Amino acid sequence: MAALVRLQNVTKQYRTPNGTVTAVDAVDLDVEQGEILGVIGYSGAGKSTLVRLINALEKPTDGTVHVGNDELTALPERRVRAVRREIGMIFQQFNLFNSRTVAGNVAYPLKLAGVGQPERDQRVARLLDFVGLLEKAHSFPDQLSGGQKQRVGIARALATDPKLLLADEATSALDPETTADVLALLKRVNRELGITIVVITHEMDVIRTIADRVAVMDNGRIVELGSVYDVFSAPSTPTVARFVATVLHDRPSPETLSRLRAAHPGRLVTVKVLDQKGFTGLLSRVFAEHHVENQIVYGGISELQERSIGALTYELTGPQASVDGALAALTAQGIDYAEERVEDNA
Ligand SMILES: Nc1ncnc2c1ncn2[C@@H]1O[C@H](COP(=O)(O)OP(=O)(O)OP(=O)(O)O)[C@@H](O)[C@H]1O
Repeated sequence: MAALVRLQNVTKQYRTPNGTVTAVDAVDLDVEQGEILGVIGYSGAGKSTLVRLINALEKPTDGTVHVGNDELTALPERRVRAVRREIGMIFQQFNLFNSRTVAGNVAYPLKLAGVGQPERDQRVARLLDFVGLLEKAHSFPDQLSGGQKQRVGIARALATDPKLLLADEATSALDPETTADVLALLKRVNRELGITIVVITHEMDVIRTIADRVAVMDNGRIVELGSVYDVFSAPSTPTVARFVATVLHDRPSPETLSRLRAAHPGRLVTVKVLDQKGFTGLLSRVFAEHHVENQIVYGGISELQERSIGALTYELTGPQASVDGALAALTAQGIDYAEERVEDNA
């Protein structure tokens, strides 16, 4: 796959009265043509700055940003505006004109681009139909729900046929159900219209629902980049592990473990779920062969990119040697587990 956006060694610093802030720090990143790339990080990690570097609202202090074949810092302002027209943006607060109708909002970028009335009307109708809001064409933003406003935002962002859509916390102001609808729409934008999307978020659930790949930002740097499944299943930094724990079952927290410990006298072992058929059946057989009683006391299995992922905490009861034998058998089968001891976690 070819890269649509390429950041090479990009640094962005701001001078403030309190000194220099490095918002983006030596970032290398390719956004591949046709993908949905999620960028996740805590507040202040540098995500919004990254977006503003991609759409040339900011110039890097160091490094280069390519969109297609164009290197943004080398282009005259007139050409930068042309590149910007190929990039759609949607925002957390929707940024609609309240004085214009829904149709008027979607038509606005077409007007700016000099598209004449009959074609404009046709395109607006087609876009509103795509986002499911044709019957609201003559309503005003105030008369719409948050989810509907974001649909208008999406229709407007698509008006000039962009190659790339940047979504900056686009669902952060929406409730979970509406978030799911908007994310489903963004997925259609990607799959049906072939538009590359960069989704900026602080919510792992958004990444899990929509992204093909994820970049994790921390302190201006990209600390992890890979397929959503790979990053979720084997987080290699504490920041990533904390994000993953918000949406997937992982080892029990110290508080949960204390509660489990109080209720379950047997040995507590958390097994990492592998994406293979009959995985839990395999575990049951291993335990049975070693005459170890087992029950799941915590955890769960989720689906991610059509593969299983998660963790199951078992209470194992039986003679020490039998439990040790069963655990050795798990290791021999390549199954990853961790024994939960309250003192480990304290
Ligand atoms: N124009 C600016 N002037 C000075 N500092 C800035 C400016 N823009 C961003 N920063 C600083 O750069 C760092 C990264 O900010 P940025 O907004 O990119 O992070 P973010 O991950 O998008 O966070 P949030 O989700 O809170 O917006 C922060 O420390 C921020 O204070």
